[in-house]
Amino acid sequence: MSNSFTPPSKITIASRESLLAMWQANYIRDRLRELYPQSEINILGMTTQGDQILDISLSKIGGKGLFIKELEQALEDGRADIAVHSMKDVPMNMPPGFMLAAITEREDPRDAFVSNKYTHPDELPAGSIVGTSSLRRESQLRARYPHLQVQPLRGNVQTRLRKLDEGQFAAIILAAAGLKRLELTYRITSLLEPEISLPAVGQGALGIECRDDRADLALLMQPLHHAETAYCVEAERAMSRVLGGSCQVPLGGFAEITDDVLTLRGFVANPDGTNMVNDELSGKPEDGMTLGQRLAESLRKQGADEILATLVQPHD
Ligand SMILES: NCc1[nH]cc(CCC(=O)O)c1CC(=O)O
Repeated sequence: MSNSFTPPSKITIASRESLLAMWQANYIRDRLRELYPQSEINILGMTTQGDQILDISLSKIGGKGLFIKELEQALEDGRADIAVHSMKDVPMNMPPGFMLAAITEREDPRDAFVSNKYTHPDELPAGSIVGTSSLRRESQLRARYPHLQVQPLRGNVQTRLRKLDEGQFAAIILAAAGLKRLELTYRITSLLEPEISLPAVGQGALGIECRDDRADLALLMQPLHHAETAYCVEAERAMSRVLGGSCQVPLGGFAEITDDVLTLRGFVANPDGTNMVNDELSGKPEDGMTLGQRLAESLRKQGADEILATLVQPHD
């Protein structure tokens, strides 16, 4: 495959400027440099609206798209060729004109419990304040630990850790993947198994986006594509898409492949965790998308629609 086309002399990667986004872009850059040593590969750092508006919860300001629009603008006008995203931040429907060229192998998909005082959420005394702005994390915490208080926590990974260290929170919940990438593994107090905190759709996987008229780039990115991860993420995204998933919806979805069987688990809840529907389905990895759609339909039959209808709908 690698000799059926000539790699371009230059590839520019658009990335947000947060440390985590830059780590991710650097990682893809290094892998591309290994694959295509003749090409010059650079990163174009950009600040997005999502990075600028830090005082309002993400679920109130329009969600995921905010982190990627500026990057897509750079792809559109040719300042960059590809954009690297956390799959968790990629909207369920790709905007017209763009596609995902590759999905990379998943890093640890679990949520991490981070505290300077307690080793596990089971140990938190009544009234303890846990920081997270994710409705998914909040609903699961409140359902299992109704005696805890959940308060919003935004900002990049370092900002969130600083707020924990300043003593505003007894604990915070972050994605293990981000901490591991930033060499902050030592900050992970405990990893939360999916039974306790079902991960976000796409958590831990990276997506490489390009314009949908750039089949050349899609071909170039194929060695970075990880089929098993892609089947899992497709299953999760299909479920979320049918349920109208976004940051405004407390929803989790997580697929794993064991012995060539894909098992997808999903839930929808109201933010206070008092109403929650959970289910799971297994099947062939190649049928991930259909499994995701079927799991969504099953959750709807069990009351997901009623829960979703009670949520404040985002502005249109
Ligand atoms: N919401 C921001 C975001 N997007 C992706 C990650 C983590 C990395 C990943 O999921 O690949 C994080 C940080 C977090 O949730 O703690």
